[in-house]
Amino acid sequence: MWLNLLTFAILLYFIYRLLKFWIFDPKRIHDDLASQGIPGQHIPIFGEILSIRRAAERGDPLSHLRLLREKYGPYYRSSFGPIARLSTSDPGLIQGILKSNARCYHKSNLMQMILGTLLGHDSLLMAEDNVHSQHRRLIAPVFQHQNINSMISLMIEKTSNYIEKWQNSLRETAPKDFIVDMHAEMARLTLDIVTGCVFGDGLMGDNHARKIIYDNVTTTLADVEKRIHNMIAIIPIVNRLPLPSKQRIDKSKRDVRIVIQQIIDDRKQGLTKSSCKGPDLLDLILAARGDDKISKFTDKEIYEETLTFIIAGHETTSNLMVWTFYNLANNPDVYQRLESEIDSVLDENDEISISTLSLLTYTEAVLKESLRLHQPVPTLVRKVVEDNTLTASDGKKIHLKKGTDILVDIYGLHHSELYWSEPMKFDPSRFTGRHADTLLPFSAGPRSCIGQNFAMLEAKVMLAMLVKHFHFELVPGQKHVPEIVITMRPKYGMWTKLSLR
Ligand code: HEM
Repeated sequence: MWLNLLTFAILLYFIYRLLKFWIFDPKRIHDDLASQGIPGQHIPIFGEILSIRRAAERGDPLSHLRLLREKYGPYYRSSFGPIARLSTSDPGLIQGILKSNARCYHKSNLMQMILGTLLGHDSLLMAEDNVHSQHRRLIAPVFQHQNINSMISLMIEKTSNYIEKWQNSLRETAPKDFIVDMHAEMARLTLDIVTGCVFGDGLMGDNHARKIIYDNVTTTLADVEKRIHNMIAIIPIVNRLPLPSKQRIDKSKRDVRIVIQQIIDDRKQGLTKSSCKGPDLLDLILAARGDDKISKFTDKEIYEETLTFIIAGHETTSNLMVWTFYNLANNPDVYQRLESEIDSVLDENDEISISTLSLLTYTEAVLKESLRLHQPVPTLVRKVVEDNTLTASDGKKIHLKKGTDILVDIYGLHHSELYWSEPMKFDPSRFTGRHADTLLPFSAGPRSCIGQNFAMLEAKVMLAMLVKHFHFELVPGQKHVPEIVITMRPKYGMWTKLSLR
C-alpha cells in the first residue's frame, strides 16, 4: 500500500514537472511579455519547431527568423519547442543583454545540455559567474598579442603543407581540373592549426593520438547535431537517456580524455614541447596563476579548457574561410582587388610577419564582410537569471523576469537595413568606419570570444597564402545551402576548382 502511494506520488510529481515545462512556464512568460506590449505568437507544445524544420528543409534555415522579424519587428516573443523566449536583433537590447546587464544572463539550459555535457559545465565557454570570471582572468593572458603572434610560424607551416599538398595533386591531375570540397579541407586545416597551437608536438608528432581526437570530435559533433534536430537534446529527461547516440558521445569523451590527459602528463614531465616559436596554449595554461599568484588549473580544468579551444576554435574559423571563398567567387571585382593587395604585400618567399599582415587592410575588410554576411555563429541563446530592465533602441523599456529565454539574433542585426546599406550585398569597402555595436560576429561584453584575435590572425594568414598561390572557382550546378548546428556551414560542402596562379 505504501509502495503504491509512493509510486503514485512520484508519478504525480513527474506529470507536474512535465506540465510545468511544456505548458505553465511558457504561458507565464508569454503572458508577461504580451502584457508589456511585446508582439509575437505563442504556439503551445511545439512552438515554431515545425516551421524551423520546414525552413531548414527548404534550404533557407534563417528564413524562419527573417519572416518573424518582418512580421513583428526587432523584438518579439516566440517559442522553440516548449521554450518561450524573447527574440531580438535590436542593438540596444543586445548591448544590454551582452554588456551592461550581462550579470543577469546565463547561457541557456539548451546550450548547457548540448555543449555543457560535451565540454564540462566549468569550461570557459559554459561556466558562469565567479567560476567564469576566474577562468577568464587566468586564460586572458594566453590570448595576449605577443603570445598569439608567436603562433604565426605554426599557422604558416600548416598552411604551407596544404599548399604543397594541393600543388602536388594539381601536378598529378594536370591538365585535368583539381576539385576539392573546401568545407572539408578548411575544417582539416583549421583543426590542424588549432590542435598544433594548443598541444604542440605532443599531438603533432603522434598520428594515433591525432586520429583519436579528430575522429571523435567529428563524430561527436555529428551526433550532437542529430540530437538537436530530433529534439532529443531539447528535452532534459530524454537528453539523459542512455540512447545509442548518448553512449557513443560518452565513449568518445572517454577516449579523447585519455589521449589529452596523456599529452598533459607528458608536457608536465617535459617530454614534449611547443611547436610554435614561443609557448603553446598548453604551456601557457599550465603556467597560468590566479590573482593570488598561487592558484592554478586542476587537471580536469586543463582538459576541459584545451578541448574547449579545439571545439570552439576550429568549426568557426573553418566556416569563416569557406564562406569567404564563396563570397569571393561570386564577386569577381572584390576577388581581383584582394589578389592585387596580397600580390603587392607578400613577396616571392611568402615572408609573412605581423608587419606584413598589418598592411593587408583590404584582406581584413573582406574577412569582416564575410563575418557580417555569413556569421559563423548566427544566434546566441541566454536565459534571464535575475529580473532586470532593458531599453530598446526605440526607447521602449522591457522588464525581463527570471526564467525567460532570450534569442540574440546576430544574423538579423547583420542583415538589417536600419544599420547597413544594401545588407545582402558583399561589399568589404563598407568597413572604412567603425561598426562596434552592429557588427558582432564574436559577440560582445564579458562573454565575447576570447579567441577573436587568434581567429582573425589565422584567417588572414590562410587567406593571404592560399590566394597568393591558387585561383578558386566554384564548381557550377551545386546547391549552397546553409545549415545551422550552433555554427553555420554549407550543408552540401563547397566544391571548388583550384588552379595554380
Ligand atoms: C571566426 C572564428 C570565431 C568566431 C566567429 C567565434 C565566435 C564566438 C562567439 C559568438 C562566442 C560567444 C558565444 C556565446 O556567448 O554563447 C565565442 C566564445 C568563445 N570562443 Fe570563439 N569564435 C571564433 C574563433 C575562436 C577561436 C579560434 C577560439 C580559441 C582558440 C575561440 C574560443 C572561444 C571561447 C573559449 C569562447 C568562450 C568565451 C567566454 O565565454 O568567456 N573562438 N566565440
